[in-house]
Amino acid sequence: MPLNRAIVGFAGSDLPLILIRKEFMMSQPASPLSHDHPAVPVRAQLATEPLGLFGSLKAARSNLLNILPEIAVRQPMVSGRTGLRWHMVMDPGAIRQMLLTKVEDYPKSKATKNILRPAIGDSLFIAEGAHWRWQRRAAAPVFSHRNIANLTPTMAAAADRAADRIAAAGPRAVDLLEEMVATTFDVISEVTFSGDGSFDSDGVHRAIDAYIAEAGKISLLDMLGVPDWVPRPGRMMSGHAVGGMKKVADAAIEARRQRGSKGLPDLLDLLLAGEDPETKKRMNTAELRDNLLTFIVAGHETTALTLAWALYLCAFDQQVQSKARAEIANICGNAPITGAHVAQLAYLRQIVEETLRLYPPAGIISRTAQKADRLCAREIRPGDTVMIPIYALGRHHQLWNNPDSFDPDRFADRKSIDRYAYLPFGDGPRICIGANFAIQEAVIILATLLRRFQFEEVSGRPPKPVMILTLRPEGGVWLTAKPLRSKTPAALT
Ligand code: HEM
Repeated sequence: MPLNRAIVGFAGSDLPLILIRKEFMMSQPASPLSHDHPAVPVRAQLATEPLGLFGSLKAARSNLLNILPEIAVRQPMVSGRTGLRWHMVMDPGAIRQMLLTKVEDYPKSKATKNILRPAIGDSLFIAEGAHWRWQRRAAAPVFSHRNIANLTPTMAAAADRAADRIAAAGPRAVDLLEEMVATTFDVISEVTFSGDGSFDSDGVHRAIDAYIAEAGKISLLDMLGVPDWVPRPGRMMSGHAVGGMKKVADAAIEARRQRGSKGLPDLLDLLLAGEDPETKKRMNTAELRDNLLTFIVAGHETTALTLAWALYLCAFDQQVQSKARAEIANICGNAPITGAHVAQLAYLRQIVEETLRLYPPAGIISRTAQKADRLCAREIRPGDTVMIPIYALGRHHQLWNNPDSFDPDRFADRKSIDRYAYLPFGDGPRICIGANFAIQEAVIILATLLRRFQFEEVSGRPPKPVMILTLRPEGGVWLTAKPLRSKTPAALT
C-alpha cells in the first residue's frame, strides 16, 4: 500500500485541515484482539479524532501519548497547529534528514530545554553548537567500551541487592518499577560518586524524582508558545530541591578533587580527567556537576523503565521467559555474571531491544526547525515544532509486522532492521552517549533476576503506558516473584 500523505490539523490551523480517512479512524481494543490473533501486551489508546486546543493541553498534562493520533502508526507524517505549528515525522528518510544530514537545522526544541535547564544547566544533553561539541568530545572516553566493561561488577552487585530485596517480599506481589528505579539509582550513584561516604545519594534521589514529577509536566505555557522569560510555576516549585541537589553534588566533586581517585576510576574520576582533545579544555566544577547530574537524570529512570517493562513482558509471555532462563543457565551456569557473559547473552539483549521498541522511555523527541525545509514533500517553516514520536515509529504498520505483538526474535538478525525505523536512543551526533551503558546494565540485572525468580502477572493489575517526561507504566509493574534458588551464585562464592 502506498504511504498516504495525510495532513491532520488537530485545532484551528492555517494548514489544510483534517483529512483523516475513515479506515484510520477505527479504534484499537487494548487486548486481546480475537481468537484468530495472539494477545498483545498493553498499549496506549491513540487519538481517533481531533482533540482541539484544550483537549491537546489536557492530554499533554496527563498522558502525552494521548496526543498521538492513531494515523501516526500508519502514515509517514502528521501535521497540525495547536497554538504553534507542529509536525510528527515517522518516515525513516525524513528522520535521517533531521537527525543526521541537517542536524544543525533541527536543534532540540525550546520546550525540552525549558524543562531540563533548571536541573542540568547547559550540559551535554541540551547544549548546542561548539558548547555541545567540546562537552561531547570530553565525555566520550568516559563511555568507552573498556570503561563500561569495568562497571560490570558494580552493576552485578546492585542486581544482587535487588534480588535479595525481592526475595524478602516473599509470596506478596512486588512493584518491579519501584525496585528497578532503586536499583538503577544504586548503580548510577555508585558509578558517579562511588565510595564518597559524604555523598547524600538518598537526598539527590529524592530531589531528582521530585523534579522529574513536577517539571516534567509539559508546561501549559510552553505549549501555548508563551516566551521563555515568563516564569513557569511548576518549575519554580521544584527549584528549591534542585538548588539543594546541586550543592550536594558540588561538595562531592570538591571532596574528590581533594582526595583524588582510588582503585578503578568511576565516572567522576574519568570526567575530572577528561579534556576536549581539540581545545584541551577541561570542565570546571559547575560543568562537571551539570554533566554528572545529566548522567543521573538521563541514565537511571530510563534504564529502570526498560527493566520494569521487560519484566512485565517476560511475565506476559512465559515462553520467552523460559527461553531467556535457559540461555542464562547455558552461558553463565552458576557463576557470577561477567562482562564476557553479557556479550554472549544474545537472547536477553533481544528482549531488551524488543522492550525498547514497544515501550521506548523517550517516547517522543522534539526539535525546533531553524530553516525553511521540506520533509516528506511537506513545507517546514522556521520555528515549527518537529516531533519524532519514537513510540509510534516502533509500532508503525508500514515498518513492522504485527507491530503491537511482543517478539524478541525480530532482533535475531539486527541487519534486517532499518536503522531509522528503530530509534530508542535517537541517532546522529546527538545519539544517546549512554546507550551501551544502559544495555549492559539492563542485561546484567535481567539475567540476575530471571535466574533467581519466575515472574508472573497479577490479574487485574496491568500496567498502563503513560508518558509525561518519559514513558512509564502508571501504577507500577506488579508481579509475583516465585523463588527458583535461595541465593545468587555471587552471594554463594
Ligand atoms: C534505556 C536507557 C536510555 C534510553 C532509552 C535513552 C534515550 C536517549 C535518547 C532518545 C537520547 C536522544 C535525545 C534526543 O535526541 O532528543 C538520549 C541522549 C542522551 N542520553 Fe540517554 N538514554 C538511556 C540511558 C542513558 C544513560 C545510562 C546515560 C548516561 C549514564 C544517558 C545519557 C544521555 C546523554 C548525556 C544524552 C545527550 C547526548 C547528546 O546530546 O550529545 N542515557 N538518550
